[in-house]
Amino acid sequence: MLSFTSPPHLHHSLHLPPPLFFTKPTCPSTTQPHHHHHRHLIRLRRHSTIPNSINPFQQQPPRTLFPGGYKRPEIKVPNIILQLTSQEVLNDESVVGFVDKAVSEHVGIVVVNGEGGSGGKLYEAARFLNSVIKDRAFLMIDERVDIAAAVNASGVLLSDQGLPTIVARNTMSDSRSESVVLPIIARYVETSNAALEAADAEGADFLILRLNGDVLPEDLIRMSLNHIKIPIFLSVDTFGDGNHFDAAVDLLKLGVSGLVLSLKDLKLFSEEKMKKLLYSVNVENMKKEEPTQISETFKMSSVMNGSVRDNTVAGFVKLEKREQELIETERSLLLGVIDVIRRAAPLMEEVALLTDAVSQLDDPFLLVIVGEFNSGKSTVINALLGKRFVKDGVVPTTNEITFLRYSKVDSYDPQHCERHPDGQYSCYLPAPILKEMIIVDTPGTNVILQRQQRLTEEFVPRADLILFVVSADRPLTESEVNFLRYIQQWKKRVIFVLNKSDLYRSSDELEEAIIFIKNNVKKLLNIEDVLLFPVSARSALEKKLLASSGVLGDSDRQPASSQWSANSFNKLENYLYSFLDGSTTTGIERMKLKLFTPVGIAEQLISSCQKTKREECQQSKEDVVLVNDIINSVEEYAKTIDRDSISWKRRSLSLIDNVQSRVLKIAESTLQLSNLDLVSKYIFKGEKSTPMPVTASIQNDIIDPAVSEAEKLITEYTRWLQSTNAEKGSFYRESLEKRWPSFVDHLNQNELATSGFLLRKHETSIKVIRNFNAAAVAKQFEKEIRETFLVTFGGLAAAGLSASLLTSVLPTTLEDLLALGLCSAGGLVAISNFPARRQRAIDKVKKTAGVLAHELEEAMQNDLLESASSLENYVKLIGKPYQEAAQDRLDKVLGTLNELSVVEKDLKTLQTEIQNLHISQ
Ligand SMILES: Nc1nc2c(ncn2[C@@H]2O[C@H](COP(=O)(O)OP(=O)(O)OP(=O)(O)O)[C@@H](O)[C@H]2O)c(=O)[nH]1
Repeated sequence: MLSFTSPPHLHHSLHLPPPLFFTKPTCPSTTQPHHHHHRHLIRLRRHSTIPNSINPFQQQPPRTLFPGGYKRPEIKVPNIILQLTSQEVLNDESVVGFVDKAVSEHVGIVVVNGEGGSGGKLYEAARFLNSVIKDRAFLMIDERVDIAAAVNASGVLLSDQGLPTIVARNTMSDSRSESVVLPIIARYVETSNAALEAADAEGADFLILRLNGDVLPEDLIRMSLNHIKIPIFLSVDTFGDGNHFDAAVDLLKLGVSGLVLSLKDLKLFSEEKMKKLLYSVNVENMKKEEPTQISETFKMSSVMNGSVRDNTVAGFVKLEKREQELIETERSLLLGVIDVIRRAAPLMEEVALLTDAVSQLDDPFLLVIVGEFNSGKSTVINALLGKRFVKDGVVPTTNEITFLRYSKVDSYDPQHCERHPDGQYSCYLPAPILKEMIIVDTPGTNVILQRQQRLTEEFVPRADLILFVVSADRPLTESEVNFLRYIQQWKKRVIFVLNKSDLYRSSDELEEAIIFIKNNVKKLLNIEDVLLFPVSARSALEKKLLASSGVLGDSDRQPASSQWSANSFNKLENYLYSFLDGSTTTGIERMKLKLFTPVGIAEQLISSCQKTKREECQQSKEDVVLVNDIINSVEEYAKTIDRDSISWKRRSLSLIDNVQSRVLKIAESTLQLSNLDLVSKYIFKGEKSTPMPVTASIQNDIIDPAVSEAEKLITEYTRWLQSTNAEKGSFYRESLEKRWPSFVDHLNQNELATSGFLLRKHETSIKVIRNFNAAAVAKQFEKEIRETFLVTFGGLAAAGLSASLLTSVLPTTLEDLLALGLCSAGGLVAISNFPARRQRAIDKVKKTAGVLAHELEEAMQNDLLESASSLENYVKLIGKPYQEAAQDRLDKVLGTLNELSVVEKDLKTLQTEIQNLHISQ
């Protein structure tokens, strides 16, 4: 059992249109939105006779690789034509086995003739042969173009008196309008003239030269061979005995393309002989190094490519072989796809669908019967099987997916069922139809039990062909419509069965229902041709049961309605049987559908993976951008903190300014002549005296408190720096952690190493303050004052000067000067120097303050820059793993996307190959 979390929604997840991304970073985008595909596909189907479900992406793929849209049949020469009569085929059961073996060995063409018997017998024999031969050899019908067309044979063999070649060709072509392989028209001839005429004028594909009598007219043969460019086969009465074998070898050596053998003749030719025959000719021909009998139509391959020995299957390019090769290619490709998907999306459970489909690539075709509860699925299946196997027979239940497989009648246990661990059943039944296809019975949909519906839905992708059973009493219910929509998501081929048609009272009613269903399905699936078979499965089954029990001898005794139902069921069966025959168009279609099933699943899975991966890619790109943005934004931060620091600087500068102006004020008021009284006792006593009160007051009252205030301010400032850093740092860390929590764990170790950056103290500015020596400054100041006075009054006997007198008369400097000028002319010069000295002292104060202010400001800036760069380093360090992880994730997702697009491309190539399966390469 495949387990899905919610299978009915499966298609939602798979079919959403690709998301609209931001425009900046560009992850690879979807080339085409998915929801258009179905429409595409269906339109193509409508136009092309070759179903185009294989490659929905290609707009209008060529019908074939060949320009004309047709392919000529290919045949290897030399070859053996087996001639059979309808009687042999129908009356002798052993013939089947013999033909089966013959076509898998040396026989490339089988001709069947009616021997003047009824056309019906010939038809029956031909149909039978067709199903045995499949595409391993060409089946040709003797004379009867109509029958050849009816059984979809490869061609006809016309007698001298038969239809003109061109008429036969046209008739065959018309009837095989769906086939891309041209019909083969061959002609019997008995004379060289007839041979020439048939080859040149009529355009036959090959000739059979019919010879009577014991003597082989070598001249005739040589003549024909020289002039005729199409293959010539020889038909001689008896070849079987030893003499004739040698004669046959000689003929082939002459250049004849092959021999026509009857059943009897062929039986006489041992395997050994046959090999020798064909091989000797090959060797002979290779020696000649020129292809004999190669014509426009017939390409010689075995002669060119090697001996018969390593190519035991003489005959034609085998479709089945080609199919086998494709299966192998497909298998290895899909295993790769599974691997890619598993790595890309480990959680995608649907991959089980693909693994199942791949593991069953070799299995026969899966015909899946679906329908609502009680629509008659079981009855339809039983009618197909010809016996009541399902439900009331051996098969116990349809509550599970049940595979009905073939088992030989004579096998040990012809009818038995096995239950697989996943809940699915396999039942082995001896019903002929199962030889070629596995019929899968599914639980009815629209039942109360959701589980059953899901089982069926889950199985839909696995189907090669779906038989949708609709019941006449409720044609196309809403839930059926929904289910159909779901089927359509998987691009499945669906054929419809309108069961219980016997319930309609008149053919008008039936017709009405058919039209109703067809119209609705057309609209729903957007297709032109809806294949719908109205049947009565019950009466078809009853009739088969009666027939097999032998009770029913004469079909005329049947009521008319029953006759109708049998016929209509026949049509369905014929359609299905045509799938068995690889040489028919439907047969080729069967192979294609079969090969396409896993490809379709893979496609869906890949596109769903791509969708999520593209989103992830987008996300990763955004992450990369974002993490870089975050980290780079730290530089921005330096600017803001710079701005914020201005007020700190302003405060410290104004502090200095304040001190300066206070000191200046004191200096100004001290440095006045009128203060001479006050200061003289300090000044003239020399430097060793006690400090002047004024300097003491400057140091104690102004500078010291200012310094401690500055210290406090700067401490606060550095603390502020530190805490803003810590705050910012953790802000960055948190925003990274919050955005990408998955990285946090492995980053913790880093934390220790990095946090040092944040804890670092920045002390340049505090050092400036601490180095500021208030006492020295005060002392310097006092010295200035002293010198100012000394220089002014220096050598004068200042004692004579009545300072108090001066003071009382002259309060200002200017007055001082005037007064001094008046009082003592001798002292004038000196006194006139006083203001300059005073100015010098003041300037010194200013300078000291200015230097300090400048130093402090620089130190503060330095601390700030250091702090900002610590933060920057911190953020870059903690951001680095995020950056790396985001980049790593992006690289990975881009890698995955790349892988996906590689397998997607490979799948497309494979699809084209499947599409061209019928064209040998
Ligand atoms: N009139 C008529 N009745 C039919 C026909 N085919 C089936 N039935 C009846 O329809 C009923 C359901 O048939 P089943 O074959 O069991 O249907 P089913 O779809 O397998 O049913 P579930 O397995 O329960 O989903 C039975 O009573 C059949 O006899 C038919 O062609 N005509």
